[in-house]
Amino acid sequence: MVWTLGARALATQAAPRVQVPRTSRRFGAVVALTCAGAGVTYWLCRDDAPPLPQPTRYAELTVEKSVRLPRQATDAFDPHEAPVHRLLRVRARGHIGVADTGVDDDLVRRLAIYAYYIKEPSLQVERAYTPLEMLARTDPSTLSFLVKRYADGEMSRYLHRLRPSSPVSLRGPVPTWELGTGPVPEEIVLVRGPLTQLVAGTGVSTAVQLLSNAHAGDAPSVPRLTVLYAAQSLDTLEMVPELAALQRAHPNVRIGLWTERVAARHGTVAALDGPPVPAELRAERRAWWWPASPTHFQLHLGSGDVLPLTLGRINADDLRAWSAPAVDRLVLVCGPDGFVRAMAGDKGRDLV
Ligand SMILES: Cc1cc2nc3c(=O)[nH]c(=O)nc-3n(C[C@H](O)[C@H](O)[C@H](O)COP(=O)(O)OP(=O)(O)OC[C@H]3O[C@@H](n4cnc5c(N)ncnc54)[C@H](O)[C@@H]3O)c2cc1C
Repeated sequence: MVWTLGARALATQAAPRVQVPRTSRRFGAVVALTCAGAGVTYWLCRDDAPPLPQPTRYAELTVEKSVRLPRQATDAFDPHEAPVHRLLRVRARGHIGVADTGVDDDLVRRLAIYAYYIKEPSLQVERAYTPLEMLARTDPSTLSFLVKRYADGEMSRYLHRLRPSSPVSLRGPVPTWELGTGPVPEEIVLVRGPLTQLVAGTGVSTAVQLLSNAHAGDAPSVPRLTVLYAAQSLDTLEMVPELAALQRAHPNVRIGLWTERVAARHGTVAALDGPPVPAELRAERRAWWWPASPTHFQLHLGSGDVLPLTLGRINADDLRAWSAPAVDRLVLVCGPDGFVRAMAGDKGRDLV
């Protein structure tokens, strides 16, 4: 009404105005209301979640936990051994994991090892790191890594400096080993049989991940999985309680340990979550007249688990003793370059 009166008054002084039909006015109001409604809906429902990491896209996660291993309170076998590893747990604001690859064969999907690439922000370099668990995580928003510190390594020193609530950029998961899903019949036949992993240093992360992937959830029948794990000393062996627990839970899993030196017979081994676990090294019985000092031990853990431990390095006889005949076995090697070269020779994929 007011609008009509005003228009009439103006019409006496200026050019006549076009009267807008009532239906058009209604239409305009409906359009305006619809736009406003759409705007409010967008505002309320907008996706503020930060992007999650993809194999080809970095996303920022937050450090939730960063602890040195072994922890300071540990009763080390050798008190002079400097800790070189750190457990780093990062959290995303959503579930992260392996995209559905459409592979029907559940065993083929499980027998894979995945890594994430972490970026150093100031140098713009990235390095690969292997989450300790992938398919078997109880909290699918987190990833845990075991990181070795190299005195002159840019990325590992950066990761060791990170503290809880620090941001960290990573992309993945990227499979670093998986069975061929194409026409590779020999390989498929092989893995239906036993699989042996030779690991050293942080290569143990690949063993823990593969064992846990293989048995995650409703696992089908899994072949025999053997892990031969070498470290320089008892104090640099990591994840021993976790490996022992996997062996206890799954009759198809066997774990053997190798160290190059033994300083004492009692100490503790680091556990990822929880206090260090007391451990005792007992020499295997020999005939009383046997002259040499013992090289074969049993590592007894406070949990009641027992793992065989050999003094020295893994050799071909060990591989023969622990795994299936050569024709049937698949052997994965993971660790520092020197270890991979010693174990795999010119078969070491990255050592060309
Ligand atoms: C698939 C995959 C998974 C991995 N998973 C893990 C993991 O879970 N945990 C982990 O700690 N590491 C892991 N690594 C190793 C990791 O990616 C880094 O290589 C490691 O952290 C060292 O990076 P850096 O930048 O600190 O050291 P770098 O700067 O790369 O140097 C590392 C060491 O190598 C020496 N070096 C560097 N370049 C050369 C060269 N050309 N010749 C000889 N020596 C050289 C350096 O002096 C130093 O001692 C993984 C690697 C791969 C490929």
